[in-house]
Amino acid sequence: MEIDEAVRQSTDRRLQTKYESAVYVIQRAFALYAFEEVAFSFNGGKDSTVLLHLLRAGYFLHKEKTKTCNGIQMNYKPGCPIRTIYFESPSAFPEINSFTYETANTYNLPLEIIRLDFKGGLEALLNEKPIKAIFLGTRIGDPNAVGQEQFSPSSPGWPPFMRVNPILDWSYRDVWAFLLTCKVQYCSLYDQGYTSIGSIYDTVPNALLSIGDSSTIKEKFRPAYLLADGRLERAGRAKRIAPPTSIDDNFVANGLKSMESCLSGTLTAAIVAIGDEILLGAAEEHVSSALCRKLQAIGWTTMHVSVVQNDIDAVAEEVEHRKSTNDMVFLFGGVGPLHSDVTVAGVAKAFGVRTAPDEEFEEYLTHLMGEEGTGNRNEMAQLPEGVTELLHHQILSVPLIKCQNVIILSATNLSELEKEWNCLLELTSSSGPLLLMAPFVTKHLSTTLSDVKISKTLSAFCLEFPDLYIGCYRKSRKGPLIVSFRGKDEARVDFARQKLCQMYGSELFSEVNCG
Ligand SMILES: Cc1cc2nc3c(=O)[nH]c(=O)nc-3n(C[C@H](O)[C@H](O)[C@H](O)COP(=O)(O)O)c2cc1C
Ligand SMILES: Nc1ncnc2c1ncn2[C@@H]1O[C@H](COP(=O)(O)OP(=O)(O)OP(=O)(O)O)[C@@H](O)[C@H]1O
Ligand SMILES: [Mg+2]
Repeated sequence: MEIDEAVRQSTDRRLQTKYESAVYVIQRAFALYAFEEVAFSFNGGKDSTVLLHLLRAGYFLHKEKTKTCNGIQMNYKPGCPIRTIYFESPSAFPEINSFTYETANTYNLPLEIIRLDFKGGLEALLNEKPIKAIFLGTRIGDPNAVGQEQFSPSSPGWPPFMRVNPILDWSYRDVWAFLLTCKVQYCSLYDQGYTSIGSIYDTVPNALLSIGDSSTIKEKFRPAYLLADGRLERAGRAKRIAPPTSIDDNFVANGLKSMESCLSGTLTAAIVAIGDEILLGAAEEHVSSALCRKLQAIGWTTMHVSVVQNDIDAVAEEVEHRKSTNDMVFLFGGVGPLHSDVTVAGVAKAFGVRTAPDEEFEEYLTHLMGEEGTGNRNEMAQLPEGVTELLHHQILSVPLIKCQNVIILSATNLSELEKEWNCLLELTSSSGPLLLMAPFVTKHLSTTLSDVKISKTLSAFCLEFPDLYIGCYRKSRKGPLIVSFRGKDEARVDFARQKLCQMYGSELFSEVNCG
């Protein structure tokens, strides 16, 4: 079988792995459902073209296996005469229509053309014929792929069938590696710069493939397989769902909490350390207090610091709660390839999404560790699907992971924290992840006055200075007592501090530096 041979003879290990798992899914489907009960949803697009050839290979391998299992020579015609459905719309590109018809003809696919919308068309089809499973060329990154698995029942409200998605975990690059390795025909639009094809009204060539200047009468484009960054595959689709890019978008995406906080001038953070060793008392944790000081310096208020176990559910529960009550959550610990490194999986669970391979992140890891360390299936490159943004900085060997308002730091000590924090700040200056606020001014007074003597006055101060935080702590039971005044307006901080000194006598107070 020429497809199987082409992939096996190539030197692309990654493609071979993707191919093997896709044809495995296809063979499982052929084993689970009768051939008359399955259909192939084909629209002439690149993903469904990949799927067509995988189905041909998978069907061939399935037949070979059945032949070997039964020990009898089965006489079947080569090819895969699977029921093929095409939802043809008046707004389809003529090139897509002709490629679909010609391909169906070349591979003897019994093509059924449906001129209804997807849902209505499927209802009519299932009423008439017993279809139990439909193969689709859906891939992670498609707007409709979130939450889907290789086998996913149709959504509530849709007629009942199983959606079979053999290439769900394929990247844009995998698709082109397959089509070019197998030297199969694909729709001519892809050679004219189209990278994802919808209707004639919402699809144009991808501007990232434009050659020369767009003012010329006929702008030229390079072929789709030359698009370097697969994440921009849908850049030629007018109705694309753009991920949040600017600070404003980020804050809208994070919910109203951030807007309210922005308006009232404070932004809040939670810090979550993940580590059994900290809870066992075996490792000391200094990162969170250093991070509190750093947040304070950019005008943020840390509302919560916690330590949780290396347990997916514990991380998920904590992150879910903290991300909904704070503007930003910082996590550290539990990041890496060890069995105890469950932080990323916990974050995915907190967002209710699964983890999916992130090709770009994988490239960084491979660059850092080499193929040896990462192999062709890298668990560390599995990131929360649909919510992840990578924060790059040239001095970091691997980008930081940001999932909406959750930032996963990889720092394990103070110098690593320093480096990552400085990168975050630099990225922030170019519309990055953190909003810099006016810093807090904090002044600390040490006094030998007893807590009993000063307590009523301080309570009254809290009422008189609602714009300031007034706190107290003792270094020992017998004193001295440290009183802190914290606010964004230095004059107000000074005024409150002086007023306290005047009330009891300046000689009883001395200014101290803390932290
Ligand atoms: C055979 C088939 C089955 C589908 N099943 C579902 C479904 O169960 N749930 C759903 O929300 N959309 C379903 N859709 C619609 C797709 O999610 C999606 O809207 C469609 O593939 C168009 O993608 P595009 O907007 O990228 O062109 C189905 C589409 C097809 C062709
Ligand atoms: N009009 C249609 N008729 C039949 N199947 C369709 C149709 N539109 C989408 N599909 C199914 O949904 C899958 C995903 O569609 P999508 O548009 O993302 O991929 P594609 O068309 O194969 O490639 P491209 O992303 O380049 O447009 C297709 O591979 C196909 O299985
Ligand atoms: Mg398409």
